[in-house]
Parts: sequence; structure tokens; C-alpha cells
Amino acid sequence: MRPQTDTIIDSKPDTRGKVVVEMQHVHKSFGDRDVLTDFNLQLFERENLVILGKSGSGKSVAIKIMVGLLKPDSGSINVLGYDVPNLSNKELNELRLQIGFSFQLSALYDSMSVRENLEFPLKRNLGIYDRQQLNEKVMSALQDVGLESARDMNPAELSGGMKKRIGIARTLILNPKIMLYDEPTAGLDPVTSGEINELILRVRDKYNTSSIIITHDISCARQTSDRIVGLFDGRNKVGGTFDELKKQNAPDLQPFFNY
Ligand SMILES: Nc1ncnc2c1ncn2[C@@H]1O[C@H](COP(=O)(O)OP(=O)(O)OP(=O)(O)O)[C@@H](O)[C@H]1O
Repeated sequence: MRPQTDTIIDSKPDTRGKVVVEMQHVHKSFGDRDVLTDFNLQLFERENLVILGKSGSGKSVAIKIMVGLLKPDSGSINVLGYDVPNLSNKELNELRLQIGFSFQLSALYDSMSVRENLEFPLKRNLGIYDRQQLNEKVMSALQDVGLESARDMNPAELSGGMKKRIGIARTLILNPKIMLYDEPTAGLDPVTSGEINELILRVRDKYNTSSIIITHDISCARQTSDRIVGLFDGRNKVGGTFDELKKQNAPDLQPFFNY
């Protein structure tokens, strides 16, 4: 079923794979604050979908509902075939193992080296303790993000861009089917932001992942997106490719494009 948005332009419907995430008519309030009023989203296999919206528009709330960290007041959420609001804790854990969450602040453990940070999810989530297997997986993840040389460094020695890359490597190491990037370029200079954006594209191409990228950075949206959904007033009001949205000149998007 197509999402109910104000303006959806469907540029290449026939080339899309199967739907991996579907959120329909999702409502969420905190007290008397309505954050999501009728939020709809479809994410297709091997698609980079950007959710664009200003600060406080509910992007993170939408993602937390998607992975079962928050319960919606109403609406349906299906992720990789799981009916998210009705999952047991065991099923939720099963689902979350297939989703990689790249946090805004990288969330690396300062007391651990880069190598130890990357080994941590392998040990905790997959029960891998074999030294050779750990070494191979760590090196492969570091190669993916172009930072083999940082293996024995501590997070404090890394630049902001390097931290983001290691954060992405730590997420990729579990081979997720879906990647969630929360403000991947926040706090980075334009050159480093461009490198992170390229990495996001490489991850899609190499691993065939589907990704949701939450951002208010229009350059990030332009570079990384196959499709963009604009979240305004609690709803996904506009959708389409970057060029389609630019042409459309929707009032809600003007502050982003005119930035
Ligand atoms: N657990 C919570 N309890 C109460 N209010 C919340 C909670 N989580 C989010 N909110 C509110 O929901 C609104 C949307 O927050 P959200 O974090 O989703 O915004 P965002 O679009 O991700 O913004 P940003 O780009 O600044 O991260 C905000 O007004 C926030 O205060």
C-alpha cells in the first residue's frame, strides 16, 4: 500500500525491491504534545531513504518506534516481517540484531581501544571469542571504513570523522540488513561530511543494505539519498528524489534548499 503523504512522487516504482520497513498511520504523543500525527513510511530493499526534518520534528521518535524502543499510541509497524509493537523481548532482540544503529555521537567506549570496541558486539551479540575470527572481522570492518591503521588507537586519539567511521564499522561488523544513521554528518566539516556520505553509499553497494538516514543537512540528503521523505508537523508531507523535491519547491522544504 502506498504511504498517505501530501505529495509523493514515485519516480521508479518498477525498479524497487521488496519492502523491508512499513509504518502506517503512526501516532505518538508525549502528554499533550503530538509528535507524530499520521506518519507513514516505506523502505525498500537496498534503498537509502533520508528522513529530512527540522530539529524536534520527531525523526528520532519515528526511528525509536520502528525498532521498538518506543511504543506508538496507534498505527502499524512492520520491519523485516516482524510486527514490531507486538513483539516479545526475545523477538525484539532477534530483530535488533538485524538492524545497525549508527548513533549521532558514535557511542564508542573510551576505555577500550578501537579493536576492543569492534570486538565487543561480536562477543556480546554473536558469542564469537575465537581470536583469529575476531581479528579477521575487525580488520575487514576497518577496511570497509578505510581505517585499518586506527586498530590500536584509543577513541580519544581519533578525530570526529574517524570516530564516526569507527562507529559505522562497529555497526557493520554484525552484517545488518538495515542501517540507521542518526545525523551522520553532525558536527563535521564539509570535506569530512562528504567522506561519510560516500561511505554510506559504499555500505549500500557492498552489503546491499537498506538504510534510513536521519538528517537536517541538505548536502547529506542530496549525496546519500535514493529517496527523501520530509517530516513536518508530525507527518511525512513530501516525498521523492532530491531533484524532484527541489523542483517541487514545497514551502516546508524551502528553508533546507535555500540554506
Ligand atoms: N521520551 C520522551 N518523552 C517526552 N518527550 C519526548 C521524548 N522523546 C522525544 N520527545 C519529544 O518529541 C519531540 C521530537 O523529538 P525527536 O528527538 O524525535 O526530534 P528530532 O526530529 O529527532 O530532532 P533532532 O534533530 O534535534 O534530534 C521533541 O519535542 C522531544 O522533546
